[in-house]
Amino acid sequence: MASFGIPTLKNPSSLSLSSKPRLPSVLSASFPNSLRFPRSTPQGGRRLLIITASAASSFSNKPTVLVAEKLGEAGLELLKEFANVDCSYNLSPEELCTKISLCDALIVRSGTKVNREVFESSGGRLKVVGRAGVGIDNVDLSAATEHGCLVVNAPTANTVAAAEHGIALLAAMARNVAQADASVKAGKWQRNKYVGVSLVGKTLAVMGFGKVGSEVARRAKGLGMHVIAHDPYAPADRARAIGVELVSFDEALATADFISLHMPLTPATNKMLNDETFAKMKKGVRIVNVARGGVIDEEALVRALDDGIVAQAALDVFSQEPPKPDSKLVQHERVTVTPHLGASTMEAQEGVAIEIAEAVVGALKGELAATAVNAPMVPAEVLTELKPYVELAEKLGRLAVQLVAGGSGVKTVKVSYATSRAPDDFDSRLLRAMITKGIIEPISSVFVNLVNADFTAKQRGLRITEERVLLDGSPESPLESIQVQIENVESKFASAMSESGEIRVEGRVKDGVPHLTKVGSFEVDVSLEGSIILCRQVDQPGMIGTVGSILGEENVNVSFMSVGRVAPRKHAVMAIGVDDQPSKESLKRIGEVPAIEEFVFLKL
Ligand SMILES: NC(=O)C1=CN([C@@H]2O[C@H](COP(=O)(O)OP(=O)(O)OC[C@H]3O[C@@H](n4cnc5c(N)ncnc54)[C@H](O)[C@@H]3O)[C@@H](O)[C@H]2O)C=CC1
Ligand SMILES: O=C(O)C(=O)COP(=O)(O)O
Repeated sequence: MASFGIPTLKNPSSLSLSSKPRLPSVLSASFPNSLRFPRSTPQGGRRLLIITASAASSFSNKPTVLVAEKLGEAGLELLKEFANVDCSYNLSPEELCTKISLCDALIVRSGTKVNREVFESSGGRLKVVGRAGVGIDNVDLSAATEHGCLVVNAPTANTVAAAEHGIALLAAMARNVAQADASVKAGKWQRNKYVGVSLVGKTLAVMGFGKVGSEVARRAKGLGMHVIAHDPYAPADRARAIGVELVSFDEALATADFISLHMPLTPATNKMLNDETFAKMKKGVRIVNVARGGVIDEEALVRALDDGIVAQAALDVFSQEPPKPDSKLVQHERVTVTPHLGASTMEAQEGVAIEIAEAVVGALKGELAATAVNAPMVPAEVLTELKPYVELAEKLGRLAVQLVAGGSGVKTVKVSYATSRAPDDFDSRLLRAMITKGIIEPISSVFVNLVNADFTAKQRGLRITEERVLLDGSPESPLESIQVQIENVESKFASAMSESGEIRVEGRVKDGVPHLTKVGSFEVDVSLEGSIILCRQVDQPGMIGTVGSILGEENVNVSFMSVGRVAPRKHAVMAIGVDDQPSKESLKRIGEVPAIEEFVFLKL
């Protein structure tokens, strides 16, 4: 397994000196406008996410990306700039499981089942699965989440291709193009047999009014069709904007001459067209499916075709792909089939390849990045705004846990967010995930990211409660400060305890940089970069110089110093930011300075 050489503290009781390498830390997360999440899709799927980590710059080896299905050249080129790329197509499930333990990322299309076994076989190395397309029904999202693996897809680049294929099938079906073509090639000339039906003036029900569905609707309107749509989650104004009426499921079935399916395959949509629902359809309805085969009960469709309820069907997708060659459905005379070609245009495949390569590389690099399916969405415009708060949250968690005395179990963490943003404009999931990461990673070998943060915290019995402190003033920045308190523990740095007996650290973002602003009841101000030495001392002149010169002798660069005191000439807490780790000897000498009552070295 590749080692990326990122030092992480293993055990808070030996904070200053022990370190261990760890895998690239990929943290995925999400935030919508002004820290609020939009509603999830029924898949629980969501789009843009924040990925933070500092792994890539420290890669000692390139990460390895396994590309298990054909990917456009432009995407491969992008991947190769950053990673070792192993293009191994047509792997058996066993071969995939064997290879996966050597891979940091896996890229697939719809033809590869990325099931629990794949995640289990990865031995924790697999950090990102990239689905070069939309549907992620071939990826076990729960298993991915439990294994801390981010799943990203390429949700936009093949939308138009899929919509165009839907329209192609609609027209081809209505005019018997495929059947007539086969007939002419067989030497026949059956002009009467292949009389079709017209599209103009007919009612098309678009089931699933998302990206593809709405593009199909737009095009069908251009063909003069009357378009209605059923989608329990689609906003009515989007439908209105393109002149489409949203209707109930039953109304769509009862009124449509043509039905085009564009919903994802989920437990709720599985076999949603079945004997019962076919019975509600207008006799002679025609059905197009470029979504997923599983949304139709295929045996029921054969019955509906034979009973004359369904006049024709045009199918790009099947519950089992490829379908059995002798499948009654595939062989049915009134059924037109294509081998899952919806996304297969030159243009879409280049676009998808670039989209997925960027998402996977972004995730592996640990940058604020693109798309995730097993994490909620963050609109791009809020990513920049949030980045320093995300860092602040993780670092406060990291600091707080390092202040816990060995032997104290960390069970309850209380987080307060001071903000002047309205309650419905504030969602803390990303920050909570970062704090969880900061708390858990230094004290365990578990790798935490947004995807598995709540799950991991729960598994470890860590309870994180949150409160929001509403401030007056204009909500220009998302947050004024974050306070992290660890309850019912002792601290190795007694001054970090608040009056009410918790370890307390507080920070805020200043000029885009996270700062530590409070430790226990002492105000400090030190930028959260590098590492920090906290000293409690008798407040007297010369202390900064004394400690500074010990560090200077060892050439440890001091980036920041700040002294917070309770009252002049009483106790003060000095926070010193250092770029490098001081030696044991220097730390010992700092501890021996007579006015210094206690000190701790904390790694960020
Ligand atoms: N044949 C092919 O090659 C391709 C197939 N697809 C498939 O097309 C489907 C749609 O893709 P996109 O439009 O990009 O996804 P999308 O997520 O933009 O749209 C899906 C829509 O379905 C709706 N929906 C969910 N449950 C529903 C239900 N029970 N009834 C009605 N609507 C429901 C959602 O609210 C959403 O608006 C997916 O299954 C995708 O895998 C997409 C691209 C290519
Ligand atoms: O993007 C999708 O959902 C698709 O169905 C396209 O699948 P493919 O990448 O062509 O195997």
